Amino acid sequence: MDPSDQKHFTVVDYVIFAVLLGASMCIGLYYALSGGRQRTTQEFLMADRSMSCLPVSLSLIASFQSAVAIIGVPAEIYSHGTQYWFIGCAYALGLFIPAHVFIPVLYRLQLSSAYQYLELRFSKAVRTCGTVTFIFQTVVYMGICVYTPAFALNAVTGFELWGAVLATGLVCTLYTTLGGLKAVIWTDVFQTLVMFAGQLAVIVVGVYRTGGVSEVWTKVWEGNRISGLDLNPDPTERHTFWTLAVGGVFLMLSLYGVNQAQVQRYLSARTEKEAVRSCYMAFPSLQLALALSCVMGLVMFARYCGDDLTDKLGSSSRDAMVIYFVMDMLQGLPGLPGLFVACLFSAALSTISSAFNSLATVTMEDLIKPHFPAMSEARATLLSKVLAMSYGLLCLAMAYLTHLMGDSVLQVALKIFGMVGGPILGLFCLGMFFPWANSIGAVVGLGAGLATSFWIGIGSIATHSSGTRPLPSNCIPVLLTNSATAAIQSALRNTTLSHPSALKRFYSLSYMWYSAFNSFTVIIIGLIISFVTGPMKEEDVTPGTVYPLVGKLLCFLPEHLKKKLCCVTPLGQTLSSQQSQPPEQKEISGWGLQQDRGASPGEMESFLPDGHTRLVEHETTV
Ligand SMILES: CC(C)(CO)[C@@H](O)C(=O)NCCC(=O)O
Ligand code: NA
Repeated sequence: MDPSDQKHFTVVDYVIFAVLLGASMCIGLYYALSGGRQRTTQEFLMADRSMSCLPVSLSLIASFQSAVAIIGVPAEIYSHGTQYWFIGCAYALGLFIPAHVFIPVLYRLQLSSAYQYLELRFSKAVRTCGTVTFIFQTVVYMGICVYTPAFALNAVTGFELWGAVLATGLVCTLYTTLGGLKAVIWTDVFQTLVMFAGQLAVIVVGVYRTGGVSEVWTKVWEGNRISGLDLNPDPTERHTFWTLAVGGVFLMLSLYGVNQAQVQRYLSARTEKEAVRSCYMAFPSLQLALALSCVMGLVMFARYCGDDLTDKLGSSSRDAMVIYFVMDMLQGLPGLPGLFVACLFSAALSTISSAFNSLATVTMEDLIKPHFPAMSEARATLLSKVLAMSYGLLCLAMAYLTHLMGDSVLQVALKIFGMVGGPILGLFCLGMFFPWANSIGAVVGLGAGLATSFWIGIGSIATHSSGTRPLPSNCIPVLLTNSATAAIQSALRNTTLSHPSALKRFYSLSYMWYSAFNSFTVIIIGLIISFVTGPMKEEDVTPGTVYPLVGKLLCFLPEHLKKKLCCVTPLGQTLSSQQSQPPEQKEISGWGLQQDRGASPGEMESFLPDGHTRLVEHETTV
């Protein structure tokens, strides 16, 4: 990039950025020195299960709203129009189903980690497989999250790339390690507000400098950026109403239903009702976040359509152009560029801290504790902190790997969610909705799901065909021209030309379908293998681990017919007598179709088959 055109920061901007990092550190320190001083894993990893719904809901939206979305969504809207906005339709079911299916099951089991569910429902082996898959997904995603803001800023402003990566990584590691989940949730709240403020500032100034709302609208309309409902049923079309609003529901379920980062937040809520409420409250904030980033893309279009910025930005991608636009708009307004940088890093920090904490939790609860049941609380807490710290350092290494990749960051993130999160979603659904599924089925299903998902995913990268369409011709694109990747791609394309076109079509499946496709693969293979190897018997399934989906769907049938069709009593029914329950919980716990299996207080363990008893006792006394 031509240095004369480089945008610069003033002292005020650097100060604002420093204040963000400082404030996050202070929140970490506060929770390190107050309350229980992070001396138990219960506090460090579960926030003492004492949170109320407001912080939890803001923290829920922060987990997967990183700089990737802040930069990637405007870039997407700029180049492909507003079709992506329809993903907002998926938020409704994508939050309603977790609130009424996943939260009740997981909360009532009083878990510490989402993967503990897999052991209660299947076996230790399934739990370990689930945990390892999650760790892989999160570590890769984390690399993108740390790298994106640093890279984009560096491309436009010369902001020290590895300095920014190190600063984010280290600050985040520190406050996560010091303050535990309480610090993570409260910094999320603060950072989410900074994120909204930064985006709003860019939009307001951008609209003003482009000549007002009507001017922006005219340009956007003439530039053909306002997309109508695209009802094309072709699953290889990248973004249509179906891929976004239906495929998106599965993406949302894999993130908001079974992802450890979110499940941990639900579990940290004071009561089940607060957890459900926080899930509902995330809906308007998520819509706001989506709307802000989409509108930002439109304003950017109104500003630049027809301009070729390749000469200014060199070989850097459309993602960097978003930063260029922001700096262009905010230049000369002291403090505002700094506010946007704070917005970008807030989004990144809140995601990375969730990742660190959830990784420390699963490694501790799922991989270490089961092998060292006698470990003292002090030692376990120290080890959790060392884990949070080591994942912090690992994330810096992953950022370097991301540095070597090249694609739209939004697409990379969504692909990873679908490729690895999809099979995990399938595993949980297999356990929750199909009482016949056994643990061999679960392991083989997960393996098959991951294999197909990597087959499609890698195939689509190699043949460069995941529903990519040519760019609209009315706007000159800023192309990513990297001779090395181009050479590799053309070589791969030549080798794949000889393959049947059916395979090519298979590789072109839109990445928005990955979550749905991969979770169905796990369920179907899992069920087939379970029936072949001997389906699980009703009495062997741990109570409370199955959601009576069939019973719920057939609620119009008479009681005795449902009893015949349906199985297992949910644990909710047994637990509900132990705790004083708010009214709506009683209603949900009325799932159980075999009402006669309810237990009196303290009798819960007696329902659990051997081996599970110890585990539940252990967890409830932690
Ligand atoms: C994951 C959703 C769809 C919803 O939270 C959205 O925030 C998103 O597109 N995120 C992209 C990944 C990221 O921002 O890191
Ligand atoms: Na975030």
